[in-house]
Amino acid sequence: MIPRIALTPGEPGGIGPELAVKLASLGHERGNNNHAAGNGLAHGPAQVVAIADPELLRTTAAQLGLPLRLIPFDPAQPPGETPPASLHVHPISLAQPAVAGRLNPANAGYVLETLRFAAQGCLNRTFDALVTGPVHKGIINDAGFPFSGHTELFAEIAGIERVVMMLAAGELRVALATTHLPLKEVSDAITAELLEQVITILHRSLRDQFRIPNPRIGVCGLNPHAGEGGHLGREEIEVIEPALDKLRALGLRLLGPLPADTLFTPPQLARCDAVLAMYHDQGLPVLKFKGFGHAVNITLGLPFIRTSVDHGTALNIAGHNEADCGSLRAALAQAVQMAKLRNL
Ligand SMILES: NC(=O)c1ccc[n+]([C@@H]2O[C@H](COP(=O)([O-])OP(=O)(O)OC[C@H]3O[C@@H](n4cnc5c(N)ncnc54)[C@H](O)[C@@H]3O)[C@@H](O)[C@H]2O)c1
Ligand SMILES: N[C@H](C(=O)O)[C@H](O)COP(=O)(O)O
Repeated sequence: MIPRIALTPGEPGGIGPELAVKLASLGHERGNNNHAAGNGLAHGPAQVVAIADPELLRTTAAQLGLPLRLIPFDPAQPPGETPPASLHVHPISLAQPAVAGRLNPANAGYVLETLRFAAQGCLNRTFDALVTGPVHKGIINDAGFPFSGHTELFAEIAGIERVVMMLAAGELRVALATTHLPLKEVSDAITAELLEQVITILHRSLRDQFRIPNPRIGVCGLNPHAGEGGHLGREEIEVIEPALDKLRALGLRLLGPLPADTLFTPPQLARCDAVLAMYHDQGLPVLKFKGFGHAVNITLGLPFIRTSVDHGTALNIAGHNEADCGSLRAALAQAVQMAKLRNL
């Protein structure tokens, strides 16, 4: 079976369209004598369906001087491999032509439409997985659409109360208890119920999607030195430890809560299959320091497979032909691998 993967390039003024074209062109450079790498994949062939404005992709390819053939996507046909230097495409029109490096609130509705179409297509099994390029959260909000991230939007579309954001760079996997939340709201958000839900989703995903039979999860404290016995904060004693004890009683292998600056050291990481950070900037700087450019963002707990890049819209280099598609390539490879495992 050839997995059919939806690809949303994201913010049209950012590097997303360039990355999509570059991803297709990896197949052009490698594909002719290496069929398995036909569309730049490390894990074999796939049908890659860009959900985007075709004119934006054509213009971007022309500006980059890269070949690109756009093949109309027909969901009624069985998925055939996307050939090198090509993308299948489901067209959605921009409201206004995009300018590289410039945000335009008029196109925020377009971005959301591509995401909604792709997510619905995953829910109704038109697609086997979804790979997302970077969006600009600010401009979508400026345009009047409350939006804190793909993760939260897809949970809402799927009607799921709790999902988990995890980024992976090789063997380092970092999941987050809270995602796109102002720092001053984090402490109140960390409840025993939240931790139990998040850790359960993380445990199940590591076991079922990453085939780690009895995963060990390292859990960070919230406060410096995990609260120093209550002298530097009491969330560890009052919320985190009781939640971990409850889950341990169910057989989960949990380490912590440990001070984050201890847990993120090589000897402790070697004991863990994943680390749970309490908030975005406790975990992601470590992950991105190690893996920026080839790490993958994976949403756990959705009823469909969703992976994404480890970076943002990079407006400062959009249109300069400097964007590296390593993370998009890794996200696609991860999605293909997960889709194949699910379909075994
Ligand atoms: N997956 C996503 O949708 C996603 C992820 C992270 C950030 N964002 C959003 O992106 C916007 C900009 O965020 P930011 O400026 O903090 O981070 P950013 O990742 O866009 O840029 C940080 C730095 O990394 C560089 N960079 C990023 N990706 C690159 C690539 N593929 N190749 C070469 N250089 C690259 C940029 O040029 C910049 O110097 C924000 O709105 C943020 O919310 C979206
Ligand atoms: N938190 C992510 C990061 O820093 O890479 C990023 O903002 C993307 O999140 P979503 O996949 O939820 O949009």
